[in-house]
Amino acid sequence: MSTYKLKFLPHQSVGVIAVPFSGGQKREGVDHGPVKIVEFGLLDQLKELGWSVHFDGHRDYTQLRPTSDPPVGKLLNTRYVSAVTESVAASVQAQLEKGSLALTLGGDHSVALGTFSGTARVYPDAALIWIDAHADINTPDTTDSGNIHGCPVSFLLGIAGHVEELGWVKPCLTPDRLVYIGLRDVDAGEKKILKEHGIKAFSMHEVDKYGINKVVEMAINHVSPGGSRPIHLSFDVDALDPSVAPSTGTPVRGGLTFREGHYICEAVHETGCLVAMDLMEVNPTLEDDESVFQTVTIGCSLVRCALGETLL
Ligand SMILES: NC(=[NH2+])NCCC[C@H](N)C(=O)O
Ligand SMILES: [Mn+2]
Ligand SMILES: [Mn+2]
Repeated sequence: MSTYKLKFLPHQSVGVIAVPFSGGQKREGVDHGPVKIVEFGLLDQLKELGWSVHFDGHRDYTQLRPTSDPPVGKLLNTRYVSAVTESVAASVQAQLEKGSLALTLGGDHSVALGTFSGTARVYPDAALIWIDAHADINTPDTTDSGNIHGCPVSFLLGIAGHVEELGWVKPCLTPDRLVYIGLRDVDAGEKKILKEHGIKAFSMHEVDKYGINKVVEMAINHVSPGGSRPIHLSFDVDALDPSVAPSTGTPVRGGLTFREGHYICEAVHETGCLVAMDLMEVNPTLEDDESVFQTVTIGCSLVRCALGETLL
């Protein structure tokens, strides 16, 4: 059944890091994502695929919440986000150092500050494939919302400017190692940043124009030509159309279909280069039970596809 072939990893083992955190944005409930995904049986599903699964359990990150966390410029919950993501970076690093693949279940997308930083400590030349309706590349200056889940990429690139409270985040990504798929709700300031830095981005327009297979091929060739770089896949479930993944905090219509989402994960698996994956922004408190079921189910199947499940 399993088609394991991951060339940077010595054995078929995955470390699962659950991050029940919602401080990167204002809607409650996204912190319940990991519990639901694990309850739904993802860990057993991965075992069935032939993976040995290491899971530390659901850590209580609320212990890291500072008593006072006033806005830093426009940024909200800065110290809280900083403490949680610094801890996540260490967890991801530890899994990768053991030779395991690091799978992080969010939580909002600010958590990727931690996940990719952790990946870059072990694989300094890692590529980042960001699947999202949003670019999440606002800087403290360009953000309208003050939500840090809209900013992680600018910090990873080192273009956010200095924010003392997030001082632990070191620039660890370069524009040539970053690629987006699925964009359709990009702020004006973000569009400018993407252009200025020559960042490769395939919006839904390109998905319509070229088809998902061509887009994924171009994306992978851009960041990991010939399978030369390890890949970190950061999947925001809102990249998918709200008709297939409704339970998420910032849904945007006109998104990836069920198959397009899975195709991306299957193709990334086929590279053999995957070392880390994030599944972010599943909010099981939004919409009705059927919507939650759909969203959690699709989250699990995306992860399985990235970890080698095939249709035949
Ligand atoms: N991870 C996400 N869902 N991000 C949504 C970001 C929306 C908007 N661009 C902002 O900066 O607030
Ligand atoms: Mn998003
Ligand atoms: Mn996102």
